[in-house]
Amino acid sequence: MTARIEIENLNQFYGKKQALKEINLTIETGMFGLLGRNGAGKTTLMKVLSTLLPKSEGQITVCKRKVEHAQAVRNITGYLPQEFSMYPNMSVYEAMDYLGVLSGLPKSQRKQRIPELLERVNLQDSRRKKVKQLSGGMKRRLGIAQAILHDPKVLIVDEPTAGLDPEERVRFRNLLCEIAENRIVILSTHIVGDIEATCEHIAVLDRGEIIYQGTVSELIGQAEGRVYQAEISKSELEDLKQRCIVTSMLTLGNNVMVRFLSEEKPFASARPCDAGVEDAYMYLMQGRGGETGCSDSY
Ligand SMILES: Nc1ncnc2c1ncn2[C@@H]1O[C@H](COP(=O)(O)OP(=O)(O)OP(=O)(O)O)[C@@H](O)[C@H]1O
Repeated sequence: MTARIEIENLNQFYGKKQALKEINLTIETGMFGLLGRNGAGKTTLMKVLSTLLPKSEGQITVCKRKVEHAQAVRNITGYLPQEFSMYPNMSVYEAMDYLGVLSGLPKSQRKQRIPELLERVNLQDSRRKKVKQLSGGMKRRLGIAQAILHDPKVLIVDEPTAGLDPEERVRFRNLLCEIAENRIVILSTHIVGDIEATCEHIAVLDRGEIIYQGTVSELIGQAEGRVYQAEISKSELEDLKQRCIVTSMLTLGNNVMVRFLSEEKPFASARPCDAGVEDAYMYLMQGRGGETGCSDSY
C-alpha cells in the first residue's frame, strides 16, 4: 500500500513570526527531498510532521492519521533530528536495546530486530563499541537504525550529511534510498548534491514558502538553454558577476573557467552547456535576495 502525507494550507507561527506560509504538499512512498537555505523553514516543517511541534493552522494527515493525534502519528514515524546524540557510554547494542525498551518493543522482538538493523546499517561489527567511539558517519547510521526500530512507514531526516566525508555521505545516501523502497523518506537539506543523487520528487522552501515542487528533471528543464561556460580573465569575471549568476568557477592560472546563467549568449566565446540541478536551483533562487552560495569547482 502506498504511504501518503497530505499537507493543506499549513501556516506555522513562532509567536508573531510566521515560519511557514500556506504550505500545500503531497508526499508519497519513496525519497522526497526538501531543499532550502538556512532559515527557510525546513526544520519547522519536519518538526510539525513528526508531531514535535503542534501545528498552528491547516490540515495534515500522515498515512490517514491527523497530526493532532500525536501518538498515532509517532507510532508510524521515525525522526532523525539535525543534532542527534544518544547515550555515549552505552555500547551500540545496549543503546539500541534501551531505545527498544522505551518504545515498548517486547524482548523477543528486540532480540530479532536489533541485529537485523545493525546489519542493515553496516554496524554489526561495531555492536560492542561505545557510542562515543563511533565516527560521525557511523553515528548517523546508528541514528537511522534507532529511527526505524519500530518499522515506521515514514522516516524524516533533517540535514543528515552535514559534516560527513564524501565516502560516508555516499554510503549514507544509499542507505536512505534502500530504506525508501517501501516507505516515505523525507530528506531535508541545503546541500543540492544530496538531492540530485537520491530524490526524484522535491520541494524547495524559501522564507517559509514553497517556491517549487515537482521532479528534479522538471526543475533542471527550467534552466535548460540558459547555462554557459567560458574561460575568461579575472577582471572579466568581476564584470560577468555583475550581469549574470555564476554557478561555479575553477581557477586556471590567470584565467578562470566559469559556468553561469544567462538568458542569451552573452559573448562569442561562451559555450552553451547542459543544465545541472545546481544551475537549476540557482536559476530558481535568482532575484530572491540573500546568499544562495556557489560551488568552487566542477
Ligand atoms: N523557536 C523559535 N522561535 C522563533 N523563531 C524560530 C524558532 N525556530 C525557528 N525560528 C525561525 O523560523 C524560521 C525557520 O527556521 P527553521 O529552523 O525551520 O529553518 P531551516 O530551514 O530548518 O534552517 P536551518 O537549516 O538553519 O535549521 C527562521 O527564520 C528561524 O529563525
